[in-house]
Amino acid sequence: MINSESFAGLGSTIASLMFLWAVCRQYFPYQLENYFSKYYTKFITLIYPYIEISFPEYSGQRLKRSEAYTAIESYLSNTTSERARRLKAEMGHDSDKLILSMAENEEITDEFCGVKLWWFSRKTSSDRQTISFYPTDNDKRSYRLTFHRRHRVLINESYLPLVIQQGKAIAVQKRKRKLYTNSSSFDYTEYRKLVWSHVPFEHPATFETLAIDPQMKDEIMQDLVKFSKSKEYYAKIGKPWKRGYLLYGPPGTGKSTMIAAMANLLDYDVYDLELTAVKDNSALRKLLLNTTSKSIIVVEDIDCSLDLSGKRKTGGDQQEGNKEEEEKNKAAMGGPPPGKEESKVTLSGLLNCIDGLWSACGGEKVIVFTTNHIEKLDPALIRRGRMDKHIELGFCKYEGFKVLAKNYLGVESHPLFGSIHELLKEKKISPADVAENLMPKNESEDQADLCLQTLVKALKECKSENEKDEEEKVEEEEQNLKTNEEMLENDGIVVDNEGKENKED
Ligand SMILES: Nc1ncnc2c1ncn2[C@@H]1O[C@H](COP(=O)(O)OP(=O)(O)OP(=O)(O)O)[C@@H](O)[C@H]1O
Ligand SMILES: [Mg+2]
Repeated sequence: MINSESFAGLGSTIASLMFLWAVCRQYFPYQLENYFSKYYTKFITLIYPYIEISFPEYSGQRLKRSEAYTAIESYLSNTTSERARRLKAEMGHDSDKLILSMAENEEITDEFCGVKLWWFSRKTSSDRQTISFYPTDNDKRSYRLTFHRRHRVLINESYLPLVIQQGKAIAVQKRKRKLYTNSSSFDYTEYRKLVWSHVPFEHPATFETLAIDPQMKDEIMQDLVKFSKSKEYYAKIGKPWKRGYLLYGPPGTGKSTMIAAMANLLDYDVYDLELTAVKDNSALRKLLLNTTSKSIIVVEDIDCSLDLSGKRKTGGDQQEGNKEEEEKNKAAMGGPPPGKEESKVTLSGLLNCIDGLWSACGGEKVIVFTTNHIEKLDPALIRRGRMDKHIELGFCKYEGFKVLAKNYLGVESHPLFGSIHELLKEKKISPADVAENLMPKNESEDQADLCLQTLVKALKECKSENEKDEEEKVEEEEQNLKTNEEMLENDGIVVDNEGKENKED
C-alpha cells in the first residue's frame, strides 16, 4: 500500500521534472522541441493508459452552447450531490428545495458496467491579459471524462449515449422555466458570451384567466397545442418547426398577458427580445441562435423598435425635436443614454432571422410580435409564413367582463350585470381598466357590490365607440397638420396664422 509520504515524494518529483521541462524548453531550438514533444507524448501514453474526452461548453465558433455539455451538466447534477465534495447550490423549481451541482474544478467518479470513470468540471481562464472593470467571459468551461483505454468501445458506444439521453430527460424533468432578456443596464453585454440573462418565469396568467372572446380563446389554444405536437408534420412538409403570432390592439387589452398564458399553456421558456439593445444583425442572429427549443421569442411593440424603411427609428432623417425627446424617453426607460451608439438592426436582418436559413436552428419555437398599431407595420414583416396568425385583442366585451368578474370578485351573476352588459355594448374600455375597477380596494365584505358600482360609474364616464372614433379622427388630423407644418418649416416656408405660406429669405 502506498502511504501518504511516498505520495508526497512522487508528487514533488513530478513537480520538479515539470519545472525542469518548462525551463529547458525555453532554450530548445524549436525543431528539437517538436522532437522531444513527440517522444514525451509517447512516453506519457505508455505510463498513463487513460483516455480523456473533453466536452467544451461552446462549440461551433462559440455561437451556440453545446448540447452535449448541457446534457452532461444535467446528468452529473443528479449524481453530484452524493459524490462531489464541492458543490454549487441553486434554488429549485418549487423554491423550497435546493438543487446541488458540481462546483468548478471538481472531480467525481462514476461507474458503468463495473468500469470506473472520472468526470472533471474544468474552468480555464484565457491567457490573454485584459484589464476590465467588468466581469469578463474569458473563462472556458468544459467537462473532461477520463477512463482506461481498454474500455474505449464500451464508453463510446454505450456509456456516452446513455449519459446524453439521461441528461436530456433529467433536464426536461427538472426544467425551471425561464424568462430571458437581452437588454442589460450595463454596457458590457457585447463582451459576454452568455448573451441572454434570465430570471425564473413566474407569470401566473393562464388562458382561463384571460378575458377574451371564448371562441377565439379556444381557437388559439387548439392552434398552440396542435403546433407543439406537430414535429413530424413540419418535417414532412419541409418547414422549420416554428409559428409566428402577431398580437395587436390598443394598450391594456391583454397582449403581454396572452404571451404569458401561451408560455404557461405550452410549458415554454420566454425570450423577451429588446431589439433596441441589439447592436446589429449579426448580434441578433447570435441571440436567436442561442435560444433553446420549446420557447417563445417575443418582440414587444415591434412598431417602436423598427423603422419601416428598414432603418432604425433614430436615423438621420428624423426631426431634431422628436429625436431629442425620444432619446430622453429612452434614457428614462433604461435604454442607451443620449448620444450612445444606436442599434443597427435592419428590417431585412430581422426578416432573415425569422424565416431565413438560420431560423430552422433549434426548432419548436413560437415567435410573437405585439403592436398597438398594426397599420404601421411593413407587410413583409407580417405576411403569412412569418406571422402565421394575426390576433386582434380589442376592448372589453361582456364575455370578457364575466371572466374578469369571476377572477377578481368570484361572482358569476349580479343584479348589476345587466346594466354593465348594456354599457359595454357602446362604451370602449380596455380589459385593464375593467380589471382595475374590479380590484377590491379594502377588506370589507361587500366588495363585489362596491367594485361593480365603481365599474358602472367608470363606464358611464367612459367615451362611447362613436365619440372615441370621432376623437381619434380629430387627433389624426391634428397630427397630420403638425407634420405638414414641420415639413414646410424645414423647407424654409413659414405658415402664418391664417394658413398662408411665406417663403423665408
Ligand atoms: N384580456 C385580458 N384578460 C385578463 N386581464 C387583462 C386582459 N387585458 C388586460 N388585462 C390586465 O391588464 C393588465 C395590462 O395588460 P397587458 O399588459 O397584457 O396589456 P397589453 O395589451 O400588453 O398593453 P400594452 O399594449 O400597453 O403593452 C394586466 O395586468 C392584466 O391583468
Ligand atoms: Mg404589453
